[in-house]
Amino acid sequence: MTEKEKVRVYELAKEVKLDSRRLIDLLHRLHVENIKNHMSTVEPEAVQTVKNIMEGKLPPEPPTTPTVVKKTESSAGETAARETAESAVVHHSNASTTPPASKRPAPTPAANASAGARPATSGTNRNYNERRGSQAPYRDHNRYDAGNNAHRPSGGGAPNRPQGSGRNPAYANSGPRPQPGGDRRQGSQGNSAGRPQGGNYQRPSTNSHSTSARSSAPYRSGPKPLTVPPVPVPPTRPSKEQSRRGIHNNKDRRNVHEEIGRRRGEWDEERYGSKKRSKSQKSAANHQNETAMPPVQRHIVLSGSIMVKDLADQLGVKANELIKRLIALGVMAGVNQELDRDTAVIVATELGATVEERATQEEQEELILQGEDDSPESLTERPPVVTVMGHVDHGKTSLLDRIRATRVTQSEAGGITQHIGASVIEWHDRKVVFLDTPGHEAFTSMRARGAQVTDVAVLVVAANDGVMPQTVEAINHAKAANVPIVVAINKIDLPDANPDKVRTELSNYGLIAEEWGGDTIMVPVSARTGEGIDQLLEALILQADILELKANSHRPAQGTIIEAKLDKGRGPVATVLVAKGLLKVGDVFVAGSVYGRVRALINDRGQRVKSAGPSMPVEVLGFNQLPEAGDDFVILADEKQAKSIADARQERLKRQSESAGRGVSLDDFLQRLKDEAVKELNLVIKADVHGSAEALAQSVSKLSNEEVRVRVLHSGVGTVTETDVMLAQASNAIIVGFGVGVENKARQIAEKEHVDIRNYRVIYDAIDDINKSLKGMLEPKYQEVILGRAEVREVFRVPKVGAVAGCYVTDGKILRSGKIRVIRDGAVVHEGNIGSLKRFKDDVREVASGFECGIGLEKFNDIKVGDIFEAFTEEEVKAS
Ligand SMILES: Nc1nc2c(ncn2[C@@H]2O[C@H](COP(=O)(O)OP(=O)(O)OP(=O)(O)O)[C@@H](O)[C@H]2O)c(=O)[nH]1
Repeated sequence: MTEKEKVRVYELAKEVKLDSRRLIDLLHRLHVENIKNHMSTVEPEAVQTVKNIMEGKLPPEPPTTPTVVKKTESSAGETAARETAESAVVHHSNASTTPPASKRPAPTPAANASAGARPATSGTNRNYNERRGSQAPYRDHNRYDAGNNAHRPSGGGAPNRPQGSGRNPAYANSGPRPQPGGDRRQGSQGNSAGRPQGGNYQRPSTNSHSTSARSSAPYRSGPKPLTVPPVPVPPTRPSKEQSRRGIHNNKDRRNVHEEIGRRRGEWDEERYGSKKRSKSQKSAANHQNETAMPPVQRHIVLSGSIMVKDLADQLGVKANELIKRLIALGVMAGVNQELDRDTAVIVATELGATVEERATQEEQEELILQGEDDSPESLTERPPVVTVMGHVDHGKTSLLDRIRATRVTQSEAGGITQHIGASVIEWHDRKVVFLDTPGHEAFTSMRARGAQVTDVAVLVVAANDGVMPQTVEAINHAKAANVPIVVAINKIDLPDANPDKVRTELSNYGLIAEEWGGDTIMVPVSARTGEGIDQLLEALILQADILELKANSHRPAQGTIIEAKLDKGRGPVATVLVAKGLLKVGDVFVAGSVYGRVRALINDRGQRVKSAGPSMPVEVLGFNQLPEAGDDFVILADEKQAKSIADARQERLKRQSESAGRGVSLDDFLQRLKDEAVKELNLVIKADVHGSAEALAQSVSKLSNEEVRVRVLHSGVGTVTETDVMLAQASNAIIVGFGVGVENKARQIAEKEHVDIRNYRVIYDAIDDINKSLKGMLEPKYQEVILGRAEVREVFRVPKVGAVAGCYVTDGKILRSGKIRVIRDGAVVHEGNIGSLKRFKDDVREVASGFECGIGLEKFNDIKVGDIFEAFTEEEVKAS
């Protein structure tokens, strides 16, 4: 190491034979910025100052601080260092005219560069802080940190950084990387730990067909392995050149060590005598072993995430050493915890290893799933896939009904469309595929997905109501998905219909009607009378022609799961929208983390078909398990391969969720600490279909407020089971069932364990109720139940007891555990608990209608003949 090089705290500590913590303390006292832990880098200036201090070449003692001079003379070693540092600081604050570091302007890059080339200041007469004031080398650190992680500039500024790499320095020494084909998407999604931007590495796309830009597939969206939070990434490991220099400098280091060791020995002997010295030397040596690890001289291969213990094995270091290093990087990880590839690369490089990144099994699978690209000649026209979107009650379902000439609305619970179904209509020999997207806000996520798989969006706006919040939302979804919008101005049969008002309002959102010189087709229609429906279909065909929608219908099929449900008789059933290729009975497929062989295909009219081509929605039977809405669906040649890919995806999912359950990053940890005061409403959601479960989960999560946070622990499809109840019981959760039953056993356990199961038929009711219970979490709601009435016919005054009413129960019953409302001349004069309930002289629990009894009231003696006692109880309100 030369004097001008930056070193890590632990390296410097080792060199000057000082405990790292003490060195950090010293550096803090010297006001050296950005010293956070033993991994922090120390600028050459500070290195030199520390060395000077440790070697006794102390900065000049200020004449005004004789005590310090005296102390310095009488002590040595660490004490000397600390006190000298103090003196330097005191001196600076007393005498220096330099403004504080925070007020000084940051140096220019040129100044930074020159800082490295400045002559060594050791032994000069200038004190450390004055040097900082004039040259501010430590401001470089700020600049360095501010630009850390992936976006750190590649050149200039930091002398140790490799120049011009354009990549995160942590990758600078990584080995060769796979260079996936240029047609694949830049793999930036889910890449949180500083994947270099603008570098030449492209992670293979996780999506396997072009139309599905969704991210909801489980193997993509599951909890991620640990990543490095945005804390300063330490600089790169030294270059070969620097390493060579490092070897040379070790000699110097040894000399310095010997010298300081010798001096320290003298100092210690002076202070403690020889026995004490050997003890302190031992402990210093131990500590050095703890904090300073020799660099790892290994070349490791990383493909994807890796367990901490496995990485430690590969690196040949102890797991706890690795964990310490990770903590220094701000990652709290246990031995069995999974680290994402980026974090693993950073920490491994940090430890001195060279890292070679290889395509993960996942990435290789994605390549297989992606299949061959289609040549332009293989493409033929395909029907447009259309999604109908719009505000609630603006007539989406009615419009679709009219188009399909069927009526769906009547069979829907609460009159709200609840699934994504799909249907194909034929108009003048042209096919158009409609996805039924639900209108309620609760289905935002499904609608968003609908927009992603569709070619054209029909935006339904009621002519009498105009643009409403969900109209705007729909516009945004379509725009985000780059899907052209055709507007259907509906309900024009109504007397208060005002299509021009709708056109005006839509223009505020960038949709200008064609007839007004814009490029948005707007068709006035009436789902009720059928007026304008032909024009709307014509407009859709026109739009499809403009888009030149084409696909290869002779390749193995690829598509998207748009809905999935468990059917009692048929097992897992899913609707697949074929994006390209021909899907045939007998085909082997992977869908998300499940697989299967197509047993049967059923079209939108319920007919069995042998195959389905591009744009066709078709119900598929033959899944080994239930896939998830939004999953990709890909035909493979071989069942073994399909199984292995599905299994691998499932395994990854499992690992990810286990890993997520066990540990947290430092940021999460701190957040948790902060959030201790926040109440949580935990929910387990079960619904009849995936779309509903997902939509409900998303909607309720949005209900979180400052006081209560809604956490969906689990959401799934099917009956509420024993496992759901156990999960809810273990985590104080409420179970929300949507259109599903409850297993008998589950119900029994729920009753026993007081697990609340709420069932709903209409999603809006579920959201409304949860919202209400959020507000009511602090005080549960009760409902009054009237039990019966009694007439006071006589009043007895009993010494030490008070008034007792001789009553006759006129209707219902009086319960000892109930409450009494005293009604006199039609007004309530008292409400409270029963103090005693007797039949003759016996205490009883209840008295039925037609019997006489004695009733004493707690804290109320003003009973009068003729009063009516109304008995009631309060029961906690539960949703049915
Ligand atoms: N007068 C008139 N009423 C209509 C028309 N279209 C729909 N409606 C009525 O508007 C109401 C809502 O229609 P839906 O088709 O259920 O609306 P939606 O947008 O699908 O509603 P959600 O599924 O709840 O989002 C129903 O009472 C329909 O009869 C129309 O063109 N004219």
